[in-house]
Amino acid sequence: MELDGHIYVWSPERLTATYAAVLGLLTHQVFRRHETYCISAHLTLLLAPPLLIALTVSDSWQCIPKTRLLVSYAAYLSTLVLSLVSYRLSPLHPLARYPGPLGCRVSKLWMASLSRAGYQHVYYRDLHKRYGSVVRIGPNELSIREPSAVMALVGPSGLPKGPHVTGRLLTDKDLPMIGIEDLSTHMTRRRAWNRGFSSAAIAEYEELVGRRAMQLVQRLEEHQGKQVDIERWFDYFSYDAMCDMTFGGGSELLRDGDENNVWSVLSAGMTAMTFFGHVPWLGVYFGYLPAATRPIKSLLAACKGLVEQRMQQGSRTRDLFHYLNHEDQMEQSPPPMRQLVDDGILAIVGGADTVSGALTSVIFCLLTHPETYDKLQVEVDKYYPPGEDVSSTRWHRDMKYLEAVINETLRVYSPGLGGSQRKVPADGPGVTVGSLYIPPGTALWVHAFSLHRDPSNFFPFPDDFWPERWLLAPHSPDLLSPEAADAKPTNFVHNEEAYMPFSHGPMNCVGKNFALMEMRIVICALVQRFRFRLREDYDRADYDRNFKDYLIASRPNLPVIIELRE
Ligand code: HEM
Repeated sequence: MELDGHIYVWSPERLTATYAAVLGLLTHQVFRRHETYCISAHLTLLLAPPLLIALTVSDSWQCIPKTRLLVSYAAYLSTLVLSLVSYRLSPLHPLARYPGPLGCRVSKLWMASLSRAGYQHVYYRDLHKRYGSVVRIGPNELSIREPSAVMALVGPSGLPKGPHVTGRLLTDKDLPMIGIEDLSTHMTRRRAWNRGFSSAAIAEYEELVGRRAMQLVQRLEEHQGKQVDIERWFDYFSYDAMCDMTFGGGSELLRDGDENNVWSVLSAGMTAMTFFGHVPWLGVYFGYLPAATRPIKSLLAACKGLVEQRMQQGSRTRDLFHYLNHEDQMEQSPPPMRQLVDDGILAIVGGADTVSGALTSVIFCLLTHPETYDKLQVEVDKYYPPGEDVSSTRWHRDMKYLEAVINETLRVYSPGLGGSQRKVPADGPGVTVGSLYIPPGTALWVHAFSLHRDPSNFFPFPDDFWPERWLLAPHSPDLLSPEAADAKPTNFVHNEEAYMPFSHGPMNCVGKNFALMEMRIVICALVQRFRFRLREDYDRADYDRNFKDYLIASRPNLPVIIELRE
């Protein structure tokens, strides 16, 4: 280089640093355009270019000076990171118009580490309070609290699923249905599930749920006058019921207790995997470590045992497996074993954890709202007086107060706090919903907890349990006495567009109607037989403190005293 008549020759280190920086910028463009979970592609892009530069600049390929190698890697990696961060913070980024905290805009690792404490639902809600209905919660991710956008994003022609399940399960292969991002593959897989949860199929599951509910009642009767952790009993009930419904049996936690620690494996997995749900690529890397996948492998092995047993023994009833294995469609060949195992786990985990949590929250809400408890008791006594068979669902349709109690519990303490993750495909057009434009490649959460607790959707008492709001709702005025209807607050708001405990559309919770049936049967059975009390010194704030978001909400400890009703 010539300057003021002098010739300057760049030192090899300087030359190395410049080339490395330029390659760092180029590599950022490659990462930006091509998403991949391929670890060898990532490693090659991260490690090979600086080495090549150091080699090229050196005189001898046999001996590269250590400092040059160091300079090359330092310049390459720091330019790559700097370019990545400045782009994410710059007005050129497609999500630049959406506000959000700096940490979220820079890296998903920010939310990943925050999520470990279990309060990301509260964090997102606070962000919405601060920034509005659309918040940037990751470099390429939004949280949405806009009721009018719910149907467009997750409804009948909504977006495909997002990638968080890939991270949670530490693999991008053999995903259960809930994690399948490709729309048509998801739809194909969902057909068997839809048959397994048709009204006719659910009617056949009624009897087995009723039997398990009665077994739960009998086990609790043994603890009359004593204190129990009711959430543990719901864990046992829901796991046994899901195994019955999915495989025609295979679990006896209500009878034997949790000797194999099924529930601690499930809960530990949920907590640990929340981190990786935010950074799927890191989850996939982590999945290569044998120790990391041990809990998932033990679940797979247990479920494989159930599948094999079910295949050998068949089933006296039409269980969910009957449909998942295409036994109802003889012309279709059965799916591969791995798919049956993956979907079997999905049924048991997705069905047991959620229902157990929802039942625990119902009991907590009733015990902290004695007037509601009394009203529900009156309704249960009317339809299911002592001696009336609670496993029959014939009166459920008429039990409007029970429906209001369940709806309200699922509003305030929704087991799926985060709602649904979806993603605008990177290789297609962006999506416009009203004034909201979502660019290609953006992942998003339609955030149930924020929608459910927003005073502009549910008022008064948006944070409190108040089942009456469902009776005051415009579509059910005839359910209330004239005096009660007169008591309706003038500023009453009830926006069911914002209510989504089971999500919506063709990828919503396929087990919704089964879950509601299960909950109704158990609540009627318990209210008919028992009067529960909270332990005297129980601090009810503990419930909110321990109601944590690990995709499915954790179930706080709920110590109750059991009394038999005369
Ligand atoms: C109160 C209980 C339950 C709640 C609140 C709940 C909630 C949810 C939510 C929010 C989703 C995500 C849907 C989406 O991505 O849009 C989901 C998916 C799913 N749920 Fe549930 N669920 C419950 C019970 C059950 C039960 C009993 C089953 C029975 C097997 C079940 C099976 C599933 C399955 C298979 C999916 C994946 C659906 C798909 O990807 O197409 N759930 N659930």
